[in-house]
Amino acid sequence: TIPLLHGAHRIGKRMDVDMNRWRGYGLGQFIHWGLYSILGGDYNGKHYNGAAEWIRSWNQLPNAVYDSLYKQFNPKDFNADKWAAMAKQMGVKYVTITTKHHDGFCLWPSKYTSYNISNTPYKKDIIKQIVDAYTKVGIDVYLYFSVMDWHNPDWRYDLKSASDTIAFNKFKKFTQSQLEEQLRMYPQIKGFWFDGTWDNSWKKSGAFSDSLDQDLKRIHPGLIIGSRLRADDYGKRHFDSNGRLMGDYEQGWERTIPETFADTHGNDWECDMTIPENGWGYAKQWMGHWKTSDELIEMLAKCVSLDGNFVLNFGPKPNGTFRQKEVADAKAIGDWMKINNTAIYNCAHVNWEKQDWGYFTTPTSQDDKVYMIVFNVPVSGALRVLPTKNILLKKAYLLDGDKQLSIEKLDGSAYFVHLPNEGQKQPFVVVLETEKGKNGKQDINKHI
Ligand SMILES: COc1ccc([C@H]2[C@H](O)[C@H](O)[C@H](C)N2C)cc1
Repeated sequence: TIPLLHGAHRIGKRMDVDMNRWRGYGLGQFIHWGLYSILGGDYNGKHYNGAAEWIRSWNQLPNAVYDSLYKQFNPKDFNADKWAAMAKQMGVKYVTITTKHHDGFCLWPSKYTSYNISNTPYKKDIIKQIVDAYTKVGIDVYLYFSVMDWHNPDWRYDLKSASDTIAFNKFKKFTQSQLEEQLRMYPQIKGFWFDGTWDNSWKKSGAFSDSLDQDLKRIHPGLIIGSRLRADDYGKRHFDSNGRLMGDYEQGWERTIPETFADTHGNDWECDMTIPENGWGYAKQWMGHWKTSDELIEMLAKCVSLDGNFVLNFGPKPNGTFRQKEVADAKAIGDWMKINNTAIYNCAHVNWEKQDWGYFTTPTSQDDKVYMIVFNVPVSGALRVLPTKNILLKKAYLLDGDKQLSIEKLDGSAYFVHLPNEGQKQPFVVVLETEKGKNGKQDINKHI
């Protein structure tokens, strides 16, 4: 291995109580809200085809016009308790909220820049209201923070001169000051979600990113920070020059989900997903396909079956309300979770052969139970199950209503679980009770 001062400092998963809680979340909510929400992807009667929260980078929109939007930010209908109630009904266990996106506008009253919420007509601290409201209903809060800050004159994409280095040193101090300020102002938060760390300036700042990570965790023990904060001694990100994950979980599964367990490298990871095909901030017109709630529930099940968390993004309107489709999806997912969350919360990957009908999960607390989350009922009504060796199926029943299902043992160690032909219309869960085979080794490996 290559000797590194600023590579991964831990091999394998974090196993403390905070990370174990993170591992069991299953479902989360992302919220992208800011000045970009005012424009909603349109300007001067033209539609910006990129992600709506990137509209400042559009050459049709002068920076000065974007940077004066704060003068009209006044979300009259914003109610953090209503947001938290919607999230609670949806069944999310954690929320990640944008405190500062790439545009540099701060949704909290930072004392390190005047480009913040206190200088808008709205004035009040949005982050505090969200942290308090979600914490009150038992949803853990994480803060999204973009290192790249288009508004700060000391930001640099690369360090090509002494003056670049002087400016960027000031910028690094500003960044650390803002993050420590957030920890002081919002001590209830459980972690940071970093973004905007792909440029050379940051790749050349591996030592700083390492000390920043350590400083923040010293101030706030247990803090959870994903793999997008750090760069190593050679500018490598997410995985250091020895291929080891830097951070408490693998960030980067954005609008995509690993296909197999091997793709997860056995790490903790999170998928962040948009309901439209792309775009995180509010867009007046969503382009392309809008995922249905069944598609979203299947993505959730797939993530949990591969030891990841599924985080669904919402882009509130400038007035602080959500679009109808987002409210409807939150409700549909919540209704499904009310019946089936046993197969999602605190569940993990099962190393049985993947089947076409759906996904296996297993409760990290129980060795003799496996859940089948079924999306594709075969015309035969027979669901194939191939446990790993030495594991026998004892019982099978529907999670919702306990109806017993007949199990047919095939030769070898495969089974058929026979469904009643009730033509289920919603994804549903079958509970399997297992027992050890003759030589008693239980090898559902729990990736906890
Ligand atoms: C360069 O391509 C990018 C860079 C950053 C993003 C940002 C989005 O604005 C959103 O905040 C997402 C979580 N993040 C990766 C998206 C695409």
